[in-house]
Amino acid sequence: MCFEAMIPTSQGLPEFLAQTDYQVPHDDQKGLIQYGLRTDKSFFGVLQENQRLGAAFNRFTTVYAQQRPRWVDFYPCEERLLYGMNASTGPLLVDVGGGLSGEIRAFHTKYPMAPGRLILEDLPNTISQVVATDPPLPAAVEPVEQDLLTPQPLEYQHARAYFRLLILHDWPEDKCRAILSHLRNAMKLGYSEILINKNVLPGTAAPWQQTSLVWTMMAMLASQERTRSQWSQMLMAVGLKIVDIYSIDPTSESLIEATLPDK
Ligand SMILES: C[S@@+](CC[C@H](N)C(=O)[O-])C[C@H]1O[C@@H](n2cnc3c(N)ncnc32)[C@H](O)[C@@H]1O
Repeated sequence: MCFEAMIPTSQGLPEFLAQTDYQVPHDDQKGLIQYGLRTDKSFFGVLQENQRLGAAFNRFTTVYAQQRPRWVDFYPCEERLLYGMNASTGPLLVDVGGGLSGEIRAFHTKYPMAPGRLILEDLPNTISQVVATDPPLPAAVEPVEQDLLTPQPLEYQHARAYFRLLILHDWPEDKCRAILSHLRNAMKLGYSEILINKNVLPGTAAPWQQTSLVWTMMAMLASQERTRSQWSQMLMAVGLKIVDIYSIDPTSESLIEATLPDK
C-alpha cells in the first residue's frame, strides 16, 4: 500500500501543486493520485481493480481501528439506539462502507441480543473479502454489496442508525453531500439517525494525531479532515442537524450523531 500507492502519489505532489497553482485539489477524478499513479481511476477504483492492494488496504483499516477507542464504548447505545428500536420499521444498524466489519462485529459482541438486522455494506471486492474472514462474520451480520454513491435499497431504509467510520474524510465535499443525501432520503423522521465516527478538529491547535492524516487525505482522495463548524455546515447543507458530538479523548475520532430536523 505504502510503496505501491502512497509513495508514488506523494512523489508527484510538488510537480502537481506547481502545475495547479498550489490550489487545494477538490476533484477526486483529477487529483494527485491520478497524477502520481498515471491512472484515470479514483483511489477506491484502484483498490477495486487491484485485489491484492485492496486486501492490504482493508487489513490496514482494520488494524488502524483496533488501535483506536471504539464508538460502542463511549456512545450511549442503550439509550440512543436500543431504546425505542422497532425491528419492523427497518434494520437496527447499517454500516455504510464498513470494510472488514470491525465496528459492526464490536457492536454485536457487546449487544448480542439487540433486536433488529445488522447490515454491512461495501463494494464487491471488499464484501468478498469480508465473507472469507477468519474468524467468520457472525451470522447476525448481513454483508451486502452496495455503492454508497447510490440510494439505499428499500429493504435498508428507515434504519435506526446509519453508521460510518472513516468514510466521509475519503470524499471531497460534493461527494460527501451526495452520500449524505442518499442516507437522508432513507431516514425516517423522528426515528433514524446518522452516526459519523470521525475526527472533529478544533478550530485551532488541533492535536497532531488528528492533523497527520490531512496530507494523506488530500493526496490520495482530494479530501480532508473537518472541524466542528465544517461538519455542521455540511450536514446542514443536506438537511441534517447535529444532535450531539461524543468524544472519549481529544486525539481520537468522535461520534457525531445527526438526525432530520423536526421543522
Ligand atoms: C477507510 S475504509 C473504512 C472501512 C471501515 N469503515 C473501517 O473503518 O474499518 C473505506 C471503506 O469504504 C469503502 N468504499 C469506498 N468506496 C465505496 C463505495 N463507492 N461504496 C461503498 N463502499 C465504498 C471501501 O471499500 C472501504 O471499506
